Amino acid sequence: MENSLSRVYSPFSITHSNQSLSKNSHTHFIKHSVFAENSSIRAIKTPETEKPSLSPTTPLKFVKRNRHSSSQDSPQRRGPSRPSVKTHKLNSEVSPHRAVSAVRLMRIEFGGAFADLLNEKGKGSGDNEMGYVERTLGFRTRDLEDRDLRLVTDIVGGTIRWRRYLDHLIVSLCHDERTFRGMEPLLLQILRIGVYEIVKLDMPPYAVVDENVRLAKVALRPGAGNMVNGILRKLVSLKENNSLPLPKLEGDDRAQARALATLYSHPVWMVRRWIKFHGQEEAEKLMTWNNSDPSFSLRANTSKDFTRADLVSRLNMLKVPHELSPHLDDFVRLTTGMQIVIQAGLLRGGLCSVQDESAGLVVSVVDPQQGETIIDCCAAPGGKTLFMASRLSGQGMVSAIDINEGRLRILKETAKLHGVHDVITSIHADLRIFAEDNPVKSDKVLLDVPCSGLGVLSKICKILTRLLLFIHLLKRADLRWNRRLEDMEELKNLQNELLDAASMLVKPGGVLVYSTCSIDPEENEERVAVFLQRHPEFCVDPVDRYVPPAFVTNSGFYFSNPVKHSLDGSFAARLIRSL
Ligand SMILES: C[S@@+](CC[C@H](N)C(=O)[O-])C[C@H]1O[C@@H](n2cnc3c(N)ncnc32)[C@H](O)[C@@H]1O
Repeated sequence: MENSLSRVYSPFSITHSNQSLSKNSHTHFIKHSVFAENSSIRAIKTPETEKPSLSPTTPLKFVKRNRHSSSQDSPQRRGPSRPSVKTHKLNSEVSPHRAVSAVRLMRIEFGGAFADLLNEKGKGSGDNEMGYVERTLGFRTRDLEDRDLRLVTDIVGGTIRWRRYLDHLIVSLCHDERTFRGMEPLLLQILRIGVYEIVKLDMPPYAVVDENVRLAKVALRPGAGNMVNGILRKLVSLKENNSLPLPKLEGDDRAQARALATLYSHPVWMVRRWIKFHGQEEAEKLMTWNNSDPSFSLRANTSKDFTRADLVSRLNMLKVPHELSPHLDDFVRLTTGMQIVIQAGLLRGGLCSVQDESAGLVVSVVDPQQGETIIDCCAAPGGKTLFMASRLSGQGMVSAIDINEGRLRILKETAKLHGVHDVITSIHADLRIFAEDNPVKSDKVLLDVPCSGLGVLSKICKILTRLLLFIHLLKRADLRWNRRLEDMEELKNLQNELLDAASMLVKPGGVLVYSTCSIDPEENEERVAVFLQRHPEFCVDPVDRYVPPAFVTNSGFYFSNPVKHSLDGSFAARLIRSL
């Protein structure tokens, strides 16, 4: 049944194989979101200035029961093990990837963001997600195919990244700001998707209008569809006349920063900070990088006797385009084809892992040698621990400390998968307490601190496990909206405390490496400078012996700049303890 009802869809030519559904059967599926009816829940505000009134923990409950479903077949009652697909009728009138995208966007904005991203296909473990989509929209969509899944990834990532820009256009096209502010969350997500598809993906505009109108009508109500129709049609006409209502770069510094923040879709505080530290031109380049599609690197796991040459031949067999990293012997770069790599089981088999070269270069700064004892102070989920362990070739020990038990469990499981568990001891502890209580001294200590992540706004790779290990990539496009200026002060205090604690674990003559995935000088050079004032027993060991010259700063630190090196931003200082 599913196949016969599923549609052929391509983003550039939209065709329906089942246009013959009657009007009645269409209205049959129309659902009302509780947001449409509950005027007390008015959630959407523009990013950064105001938060949605739904708290991240507010359970999402969007739909009235379908009149054809009884309380007995509620997905919640049935539990996760029973397929949710029998609950509602399949609705084949809406494009499934748009329906799923809209629901994922809701979850990301209102919480539970990533639980449903942990599946490869929107089926299997994705029963969760499809059940959730169904409960939210009130109808079933067919399971996602690979092509749909790629579209969902593109649409969700792009719509989040461009949220401020998209919202600016939507507000400008609404009758007034109140209309925008009073909009139901699901309606807003559908509009964002439509605007993104028209303005940023340059998809055939009238097909996009049609599809999103249909989704709004079916998922919400006919009036919502009319609103989508009005706004998107106005947008199409403005775009065709090259007169999109975008802000101009004029006025004082604040006004210009606000305009840039909208044009490049970043929070205003970030734009102002980058202009202050790097100048406007560099800030614009940085934001362009953040908005670009992330590329990925793979590290061949030599601990399993799987060399980069082996990896290259597997990628050739799989026809995945790649190039060798010029900086690191075990690394290969991919621009596309990650899905193929995942499906081929290379990650699941522990033959390689996803790791940005910027993280690999931090390990180069540590320079692990056989027989050494190394403490990785903030180790989980373990990207650097694993790479350091593989460098020990079975001789030596890495103690992996982390405060987060779940992430540490991932590290342990991945270490087994990668065949390096014999040289890793994992320790669940707060580093600050551990260092006070354990007078251990190590040859080398890596402190990869929690940080703003301002170097990885184009992506963050997370390694996650479920049952047997699966490795998934999550493009954390939403990170920019979740960071606040106030976080920076808290983070800097934590970084100071962790540095003090980590320094206690270094033996005389030993090495302390402080690293971040941030490009912010206050988290990088400034933290090191104030640490050295507090700890005159440490001095800087310039990193020019460990990384290529292009990555060495004037002060002898390692720094990867997304704009200059086309890698994620990261920083490392190598400090030697004299006594
Ligand atoms: C940037 S992440 C580390 C990434 C890791 N080094 C890697 O390469 O996969 C920072 C880690 O610090 C941990 N952390 C935060 N506060 C901590 C503390 N007080 N003690 C130990 N670990 C802490 C977090 O749980 C998080 O896993």
